[in-house]
Amino acid sequence: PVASALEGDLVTSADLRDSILRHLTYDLGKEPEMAEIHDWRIALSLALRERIVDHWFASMRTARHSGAKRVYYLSMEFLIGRLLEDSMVNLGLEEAADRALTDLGLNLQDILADEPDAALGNGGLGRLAACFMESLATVGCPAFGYGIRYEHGLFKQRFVQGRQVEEPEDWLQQRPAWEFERSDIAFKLCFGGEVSEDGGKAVWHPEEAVVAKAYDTPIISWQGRWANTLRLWSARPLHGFDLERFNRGEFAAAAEPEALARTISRVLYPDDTTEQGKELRLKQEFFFTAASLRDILRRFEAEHDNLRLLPQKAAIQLNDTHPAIAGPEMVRLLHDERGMELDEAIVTARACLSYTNHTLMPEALERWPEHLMHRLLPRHMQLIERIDAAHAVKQPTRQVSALEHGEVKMGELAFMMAHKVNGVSALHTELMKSTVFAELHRLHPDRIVNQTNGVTPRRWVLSANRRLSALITDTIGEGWVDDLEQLEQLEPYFGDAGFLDRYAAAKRENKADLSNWLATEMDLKVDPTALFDVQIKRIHEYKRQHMNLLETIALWKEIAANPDAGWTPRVKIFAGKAAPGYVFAKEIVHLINEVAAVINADPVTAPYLKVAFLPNYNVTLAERLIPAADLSEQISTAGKEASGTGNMKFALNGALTVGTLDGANVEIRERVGEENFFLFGMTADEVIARREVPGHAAQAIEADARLAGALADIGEGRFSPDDPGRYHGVTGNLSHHDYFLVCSDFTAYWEAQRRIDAAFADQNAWMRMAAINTARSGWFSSDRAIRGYMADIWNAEALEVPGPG
Ligand SMILES: CCc1ccc([C@H](C)CC(=O)N[C@@H]2O[C@H](CO)[C@@H](O)[C@H](O)[C@H]2O)cc1
Repeated sequence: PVASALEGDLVTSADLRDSILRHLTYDLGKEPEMAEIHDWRIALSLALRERIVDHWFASMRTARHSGAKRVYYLSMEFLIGRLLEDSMVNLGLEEAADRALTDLGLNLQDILADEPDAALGNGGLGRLAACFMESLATVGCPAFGYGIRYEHGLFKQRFVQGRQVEEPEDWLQQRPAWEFERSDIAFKLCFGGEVSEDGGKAVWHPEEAVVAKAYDTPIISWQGRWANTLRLWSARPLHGFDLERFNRGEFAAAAEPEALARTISRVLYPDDTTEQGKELRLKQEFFFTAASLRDILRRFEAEHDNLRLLPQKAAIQLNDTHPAIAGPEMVRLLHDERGMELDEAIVTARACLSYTNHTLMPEALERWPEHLMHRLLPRHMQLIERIDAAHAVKQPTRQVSALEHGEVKMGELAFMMAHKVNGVSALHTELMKSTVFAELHRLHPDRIVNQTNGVTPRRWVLSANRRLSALITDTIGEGWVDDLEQLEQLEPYFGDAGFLDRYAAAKRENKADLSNWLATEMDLKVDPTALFDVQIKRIHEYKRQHMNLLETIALWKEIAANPDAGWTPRVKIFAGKAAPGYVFAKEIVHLINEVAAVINADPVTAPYLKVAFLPNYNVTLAERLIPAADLSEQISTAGKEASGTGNMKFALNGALTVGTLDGANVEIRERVGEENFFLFGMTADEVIARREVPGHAAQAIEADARLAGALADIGEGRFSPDDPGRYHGVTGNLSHHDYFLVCSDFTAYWEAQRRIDAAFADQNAWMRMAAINTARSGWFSSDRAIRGYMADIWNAEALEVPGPG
């Protein structure tokens, strides 16, 4: 039997096999011969969860006894993906599990493939929260993640004749294996009603109530040293089923309270850049924020009786403005419910709270109509006015207010109620100071700090890229897994051919795997030695998937015109979801699919160019694509991508970046070296200037025949003969408006791509540059980012579970 020892708890594959069988039998009530794949998957998950719980309790106990400060990460989104492989790897039980399943006549890969993604997020913000939870555990920082247990996560994307179609996501269809239902942890939350004055005290008389019930998922660290809790709230009715109504035959009405209450945690809003201002969204934001603050105060008051100690015991991070109602709610809990003076309540709350901004896009900055805030949360609206007034008093000339044009600006409110505000890349943080928060920065010059994003190396290198990880561990040992900057130690080995050969082999085999998968899943035949050029992220104009597509069309035409010109074969891979209400983005999706169909059917260019748009992009698909990529497309209009995190995952996995000086691209290029990065395009300042040039798009089109040609083809319906005018919206926007400067950056982008063609032709040089990207990207670990938050924002210490001795 295969054994693995963690902290002395020897787990043999025989142990695991027995544990799997026990859970199948007694938890799932299934006989082995009757069990389906998903039964075995849940049984294995429960067997692993058993081991996680021991570490979890030990961590909780240690945190409780140490009286240490806890970190609370409040996020509307946690884009977790799958947890089975992650848990196995972090517990070091992969081999044992593989052997146990083989003994049971099962295949580990089939079991892993059966797990649905927990898609409780839209994109970057949600995935960052998931990486941060794993790193908080790995660095041993006592923490809770708080969010919503959506019944339906991010929609499933299907293509029907190339158009995006959304289908409800249903991860809870099967029993979720990792969570524990906490019926004993439930809070009554209120909405609406009015506020009366009673002896100088404000009293809120709400008219509606709902219950928030907790579901806990343990988040295990690397090597199972520590485990934290992800507590997700689910909405329940205060009063359940209305029997009287049922008996009166009003069946639907009888079920209404239940259905109405559950609406709050029913589904994730699929927008990731445009706030819809929907009442239900505000209800969701208050629901999880208020439940979390109640839970935080309950835990604090169980251990302390002096409220003034709260800022030393609780660091509450607001993941963007979505939980920003935490400011007024915390003041209400301290002042209205616990009698603290209002000013002191504001100061105490601010000392606990800190806020991360993830976007400068005006349409993404939440602004709630005052009348809606007043109707839904009348007491909070009063407190927001008090907070704003208190902020104004301290500022001689009243420049900044959280209230404007009858709206509550949640960014300003979060800033006012936070002791630290951070951006997510160096460039983004500077732009926060010079644009959206310029006034507030002038008033509070030391409040804004930078914390450049990071990604967890356990999921994004160790798990996703076994071949590369094995090579790294063989070369420098396993320390890199939780000390990623050790990757630098690889560089001395770049001299010996052996290392670079194995490095190239890992990439080659990953690409072969992906080619086979594309053949079976997409019925698309690609050349596994071609340059795998990958752009995977949410579809958005500022991310400029359409600029990539214009270059693809121009390249196709150039190859068709001169097929024997010694082209570097390319496979263009796209993946990403468009927000259902984002018409332009959905047109880009349709256009990419229609262009792909035409290009892939072209026998002349087939050996040199293939295009694939993979449906239903999610965490699991990213884990499959990133290790096989040669080129990482990070081509956003400079000043628009706050950071990016895909860029970091690609660099760590040895893909070279073609990118603008935007977000964390700037820091990636600084660390890997400008000679190992394909830079192009305008800087953020040049973008601002260029936008002032009248007719900047027409000028650029005039100056570049390839661009003009590609636009003309689209405009004439070359890719939509059934509806030639289908994309006039796209071509019209680009030719006359082009706010994201696709046309003005096109020529530089084209030239960068041709430089890349030439560079890729020299595989040894290319692989060396790729290996340098891996070796010099260790700083982009989310462990480093979390340690930055602990030191600069939370003032929190790491703990260790005391050894068995
Ligand atoms: C209100 C609708 C809404 C929902 C989500 C968001 C997110 C802030 C959008 C988002 O995911 N931003 C991304 O956050 C990443 C993590 O910091 C960054 O790396 C990306 O650059 C940023 O676009 C904005 C607006």
